[in-house]
Amino acid sequence: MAECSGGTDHVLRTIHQRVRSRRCGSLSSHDRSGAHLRTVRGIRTPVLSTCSGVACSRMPFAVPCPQSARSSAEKGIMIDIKGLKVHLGEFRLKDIDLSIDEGEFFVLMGPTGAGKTVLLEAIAGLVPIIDGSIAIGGCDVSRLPPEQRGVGIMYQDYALFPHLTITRNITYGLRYQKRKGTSEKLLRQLVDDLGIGHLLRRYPETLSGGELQRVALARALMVEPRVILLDEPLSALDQNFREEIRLLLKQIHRGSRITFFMVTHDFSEALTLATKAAIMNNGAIVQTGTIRDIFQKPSSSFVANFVGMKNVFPTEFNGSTAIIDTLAIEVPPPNTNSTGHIAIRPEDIVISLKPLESSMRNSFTGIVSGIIDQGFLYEVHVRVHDVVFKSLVTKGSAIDLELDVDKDVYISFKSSAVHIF
Ligand SMILES: Nc1ncnc2c1ncn2[C@@H]1O[C@H](COP(=O)(O)OP(=O)(O)OP(=O)(O)O)[C@@H](O)[C@H]1O
Repeated sequence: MAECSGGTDHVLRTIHQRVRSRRCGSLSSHDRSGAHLRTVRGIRTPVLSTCSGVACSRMPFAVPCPQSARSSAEKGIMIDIKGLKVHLGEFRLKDIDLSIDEGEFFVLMGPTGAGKTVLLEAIAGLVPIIDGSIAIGGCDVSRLPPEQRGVGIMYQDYALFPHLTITRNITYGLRYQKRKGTSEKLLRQLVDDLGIGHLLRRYPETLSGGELQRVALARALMVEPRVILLDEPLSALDQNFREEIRLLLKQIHRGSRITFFMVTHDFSEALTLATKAAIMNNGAIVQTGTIRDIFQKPSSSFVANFVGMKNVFPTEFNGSTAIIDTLAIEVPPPNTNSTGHIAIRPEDIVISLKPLESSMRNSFTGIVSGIIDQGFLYEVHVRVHDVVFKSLVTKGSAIDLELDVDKDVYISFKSSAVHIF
């Protein structure tokens, strides 16, 4: 990683300065030679191309920037999606509304088949939309071909051309641009900063996963995008490379004003990289907010379960008390709901053999009803009357406590660990 630090900041500042004055995309809906088409959602589409490299505001848009989009750009919004509908076979992307600020690192999460990739591809212009609008940098790009949208895209499987050298892969998106001098300078900088100089004459099949990922990143940055779309960029890498590329993405984001939109299944990736997030389910966005809010204040039992709250219970409230079955659980004030749900993260529930002398307001006796091995941790199920609580315990603690099924234990948690929705 040493070769990436410092210099990356420099090149990305350069990119940002250029991006401010020039707008450019990286995807093409057509390919003159017809040689490099790829099937995306049943549509024959080349992986990478480029626009003419002129400023968005100066682009000869087929659809002019609407006033509403311009005002959103003035508010610093880079991606502005309104009422977006996409139909693909039986699948429906339903009335998507989403605003992402310029320079944001935004993650999109959700279960498999939720529609995350379809949404990413709708932003890129790779799937046709039925209704709604997508504005990028204040310009309605809904009807624009991919190459005029100012986005770079990096796929999970890198999507490099096997028959092209690494140099030609990186510069593929510049085919229609006439800025040879500056491109060569940018290429040199990217190659230096990403530490891929020794790979330039080689072909993708001879590269490791981490090297391929760096090349894919260079290719996405080479077209000086305003927005980078990343579809699970780290999922194919092993743990070491994953950390390395994660750090690299963080540096790139910090050193530029590029807006990152990343699809991921990995919570630790989301927590380390992103500031804002959305959760999708069944073709709809079910919650958006800061990463902290998504993980700590889920707005529905679906999101609570999805982000691993584990302890999600329907409840009736009596002021700051939640009644579950016969249990009275103290919740944080003020609470004005009469019914709803509470959720508690398993790591916030402490198991002990004696009552804890602490400020934790909720403490109950129960019986261990199950112990599930989760690698470094055990998920321990404790039944309190008819309610089963799930707690995460390190293996060392489990041994110290001599935890076993049917053992009597105490569980304790703070009222502030109880989330209400
Ligand atoms: N061209 C297509 N025709 C019909 N259905 C499609 C097409 N492309 C995608 N789908 C369907 O759309 C749904 C959403 O797919 P998508 O790839 O966006 O899911 P995802 O949330 O990214 O899932 P994963 O996390 O598994 O990648 C899936 O049910 C998929 O089968």
